[in-house]
Amino acid sequence: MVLEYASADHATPPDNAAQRAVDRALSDLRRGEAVVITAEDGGALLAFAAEAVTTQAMNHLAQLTGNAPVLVVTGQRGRALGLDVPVDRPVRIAPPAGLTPDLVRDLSDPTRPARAGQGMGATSLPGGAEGAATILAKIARLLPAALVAPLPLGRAGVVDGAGFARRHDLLCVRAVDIIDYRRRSARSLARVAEASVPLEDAERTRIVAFRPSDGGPEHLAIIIGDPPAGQPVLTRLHSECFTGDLLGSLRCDCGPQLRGAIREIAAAGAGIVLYLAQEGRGIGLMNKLRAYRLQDGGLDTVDANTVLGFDADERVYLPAASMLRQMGYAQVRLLTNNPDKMAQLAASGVDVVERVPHIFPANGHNEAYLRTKAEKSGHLF
Ligand SMILES: Nc1nc2c(ncn2[C@@H]2O[C@H](COP(=O)(O)OP(=O)(O)OP(=O)(O)O)[C@@H](O)[C@H]2O)c(=O)[nH]1
Ligand SMILES: [Zn+2]
Repeated sequence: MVLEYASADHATPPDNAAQRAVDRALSDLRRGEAVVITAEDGGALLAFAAEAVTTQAMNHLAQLTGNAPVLVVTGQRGRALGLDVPVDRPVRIAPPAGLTPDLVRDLSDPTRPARAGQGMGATSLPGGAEGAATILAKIARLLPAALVAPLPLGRAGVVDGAGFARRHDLLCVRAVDIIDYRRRSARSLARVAEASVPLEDAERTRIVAFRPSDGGPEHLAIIIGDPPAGQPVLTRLHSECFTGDLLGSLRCDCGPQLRGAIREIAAAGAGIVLYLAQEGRGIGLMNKLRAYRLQDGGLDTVDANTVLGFDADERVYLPAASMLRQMGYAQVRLLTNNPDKMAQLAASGVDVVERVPHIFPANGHNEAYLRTKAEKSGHLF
């Protein structure tokens, strides 16, 4: 019997090919390599993570494209640089005197010496490949800023991003696929492993792991007892907090919230903790540490995110909704103080029938954090 294997080009549906391209581009960007980004408007550029900038990298971008690289940051970062720009659009920064690695670092990383954006040739952009470059940096859990250089016109007088990438052994990814990556990734989650793991506070516990088809970070469902499908399940959506969950950080309330949820669900008899790989409200641990540095300098937890160039909250709740649906749960009683979390979960198709307050006392270190969440993020304490 001859086994017919579909060729690699046909084995993966278009979604996966796009996801694979973005996932490979993420690791190239994190590795300090350039990536070609093409946009629907015909634009195409070479992008490089601003936080990895070196003189060699800047020269390489210029030599390959014949254009001087410029810096692209998010609108949030542009505002933090004192520019009067919309927060939801990328900003191109092209100082008349040109960019240096130090200037790129100072403009994109607020934990470095402050620079003003005035006089830096800043322009707000509609989005396109430049906006996608900052989103790619965000998904890569880097500072949301990129050095970019437009590609030269090809022989036919048009920009050929894919051809340019092939000639220079670079990855080429479409802006639209970058923008769609997180939604598609959530849609592709599948169970990959499961084990019973008796916990100190909940002996009858199983852990089910879900992985997206693009190989991105896994998310966990910690199932306590045997919650019956078809009725509201007591649920905690817990975003990963390495410092709080593992080290007992006093800067936040995550550690007590995680252990408290396990205890409360065990006392109720059954329920689920969804442990989501969304460290730092989705900005990643390195950037959360940078945010802590800014908070030590007087910013609150919301402003620290936006001064870094992120939104106050970068989390997406589609993975949580997908996991609940796959496990047969359509309705939840949600342990949370965060109305946005409830709204986003509901918007992702889960019926949040009740909010169960999940409040833990301040500890002498996290008062400002809890106060800001109440005053700026609508948390209900
Ligand atoms: N960017 C940033 N993230 C933080 C900070 N302190 C804690 N976090 C992150 O905030 C998230 C808290 O997640 P949760 O406790 O699930 O959610 P919540 O928004 O606090 O809402 P609740 O459901 O009421 O707890 C985790 O990802 C933490 O890593 C901070 O100062 N800055
Ligand atoms: Zn925390």
